[in-house]
Amino acid sequence: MNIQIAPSILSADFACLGQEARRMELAGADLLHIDVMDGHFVPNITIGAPVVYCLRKVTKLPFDVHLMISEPDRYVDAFVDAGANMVTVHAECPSADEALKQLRHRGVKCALSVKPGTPVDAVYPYLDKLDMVLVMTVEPGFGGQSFMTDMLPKIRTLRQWADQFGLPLDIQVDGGVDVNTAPLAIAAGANILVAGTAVFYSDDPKATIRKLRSGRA
Ligand SMILES: O=C(CO)[C@@H](O)[C@H](O)COP(=O)(O)O
Ligand SMILES: [Fe+2]
Repeated sequence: MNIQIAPSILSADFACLGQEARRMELAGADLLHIDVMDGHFVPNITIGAPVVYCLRKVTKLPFDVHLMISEPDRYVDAFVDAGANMVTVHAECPSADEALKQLRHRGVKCALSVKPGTPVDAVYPYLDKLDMVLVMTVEPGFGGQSFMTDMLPKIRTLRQWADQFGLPLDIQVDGGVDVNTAPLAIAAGANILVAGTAVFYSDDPKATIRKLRSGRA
């Protein structure tokens, strides 16, 4: 399976985000994961569409926007206009369905995410309409937390459903991914790994990205 690595800019130096994005591009990242938090869906606040718009000018990396906001339907257009290539909304949000419809209408890749406490069954009705499912392996809100291995069965179930129905579904894992936990996620069936701390704080991000992609500890 082709494994893609998406460094999460939540762990970047926000004083020089443009340089940080370029640093990840040069290190061989496949995507740039952009965590958007509203202080309501999660207890943290990060960035909005204007920052995405500015970043779009400095890197060619596809933007993988992870919306941790309570009303994603209100902001989908702004993030697509700003340059998002794929957008993830949370299954726990009442307007997730509407946001997915808007994303499909705009022609960008769309994904649903489940928090650790949300059963993976929540995404089942949407499977054939999704490009990706994001399995959170930490409680969303902050970087630098430990990978929850009890989320691995969700990844296995998703891969089994994708195989069973012949769906070209990407399975992304986010939270606590490092060189030790990446092989577990890949073995379970994940093919896109988000990594914040592990890549941004690495002395050699290029080597770390290569190692994460290899699936070997
Ligand atoms: O969405 C989130 C956190 O809510 C993530 O994307 C984190 O930013 C990942 O950071 P690490 O756990 O890899 O440090
Ligand atoms: Fe994220």
